Amino acid sequence: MKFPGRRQHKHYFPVDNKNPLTNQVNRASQLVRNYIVGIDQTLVDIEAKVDQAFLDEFGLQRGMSQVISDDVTERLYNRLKDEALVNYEFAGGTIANTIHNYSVLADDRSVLLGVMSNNIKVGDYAYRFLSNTSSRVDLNHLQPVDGPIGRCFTLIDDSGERTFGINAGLINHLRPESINEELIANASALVISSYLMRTQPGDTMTEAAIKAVECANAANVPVVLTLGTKHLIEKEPEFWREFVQKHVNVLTMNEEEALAITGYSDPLQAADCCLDWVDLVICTAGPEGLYMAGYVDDKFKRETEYPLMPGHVPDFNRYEYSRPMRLSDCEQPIRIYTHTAPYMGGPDSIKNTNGAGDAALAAILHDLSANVYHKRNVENSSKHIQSALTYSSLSQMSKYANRASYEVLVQHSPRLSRGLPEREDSLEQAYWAK
Ligand SMILES: Nc1ncnc2c1ncn2[C@@H]1O[C@H](COP(=O)(O)OP(=O)(O)OP(=O)(O)O)[C@@H](O)[C@H]1O
Ligand SMILES: O=c1[nH]cnc2c1ncn2[C@@H]1O[C@H](CO)[C@@H](O)[C@H]1O
Repeated sequence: MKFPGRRQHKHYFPVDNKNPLTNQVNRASQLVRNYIVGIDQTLVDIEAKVDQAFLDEFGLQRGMSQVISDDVTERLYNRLKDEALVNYEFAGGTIANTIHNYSVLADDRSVLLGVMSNNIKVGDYAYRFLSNTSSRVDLNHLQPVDGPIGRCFTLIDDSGERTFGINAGLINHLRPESINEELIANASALVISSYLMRTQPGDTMTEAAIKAVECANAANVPVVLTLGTKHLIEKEPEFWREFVQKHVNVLTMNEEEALAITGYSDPLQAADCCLDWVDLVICTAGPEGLYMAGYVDDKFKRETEYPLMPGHVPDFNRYEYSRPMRLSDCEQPIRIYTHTAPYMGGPDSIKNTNGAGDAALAAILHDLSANVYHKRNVENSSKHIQSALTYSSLSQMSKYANRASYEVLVQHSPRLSRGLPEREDSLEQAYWAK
């Protein structure tokens, strides 16, 4: 687990000056390792720039992630190839991207559950998926299938809006028997998306995902759900509200998905509403940055040093320096919120917004997992007198998340190829701990 300990306390990464973990890290042999588990539909993204006429021709609804038939796929793919419209073909999947990014940021293990073709040829989609995934992502638990993985046509128009066309292959054939209960019960978190519930009759993915979720719930392992796309939620908002309330601890979404599940367009109000159901909420809002909301026990609350901010909850960021807790661990729960504008105001030129939200979640997962790691290895640290969900405060984490999103915005792919710099060139020398 990577702890860039040179960063000063006010920076976005976990640092505890009183109990520096680095002293312990040197005794490598005694360290207890931890990992997170993600379940996804194994997809390769095929990205191309297209216009509205192109979407109309193939009956695709702009902005949606939709499943397409083999016939449409064939025609679509041939058109893209004939006109040389494909920018890149790269491993995708919202959760696979997230746990890949987690492993890159944390420099540590994650486990991906899903399917993988039994028969792989150099250069085919399965090969591409595997070779574009960090070696820190443990792929040993993938379930073999007799056929292809999926393709996700990622069609981007002039306004930057993305339309996904999914050719499913066998992505939804993950069986409940392939979910190893012990693996889930010992994880630091289980990460899933709402896409796992979009299946056809005969598919077993939903059943497998539910089994994993129930197993995580029983073992008190935090379940992290990302809402994926607003259209899925809009179809059955009541189902999703119930599901979230019953099974989920950490909910991640963008402002459109937040509107779909809560009915509120204000991201802060929506995040506040979701706290009725879950312990921790992350709501990204594109150029507006990111909102987070959570709970802390009154005796552990910490006041911010930043100016207080107005909003749906007046002075909402007052306790943003607090480390969030599960509601059930609070004797006197209070709600805490934070907002962070995009890192450096956002990049001068955005190369790609695809996966910016996934990267934000990867950073939060890193912090959550770092907390488990620290707790297991430095159990009697004063840090763990408070039974917190994460290593850092809400405020620090949201800065870290925005920093990770920025990195995706300035590159062409949703997957990070390297960790964040140890020192930011853009920040003045005084910012760094000596
Ligand atoms: N136009 C932008 N300008 C500046 N920052 C941006 C912009 N778009 C996104 N970001 C940054 O990226 C983060 C996540 O963005 P966004 O809300 O677009 O995620 P998302 O829609 O969930 O993405 P995805 O589903 O592709 O992962 C924001 O919190 C912000 O920090
Ligand atoms: O149905 C789906 N299941 C899983 N992942 C999906 C689906 N549709 C789109 N993405 C994935 O979302 C990522 C960006 O956040 C893309 O990389 C794409 O592969």
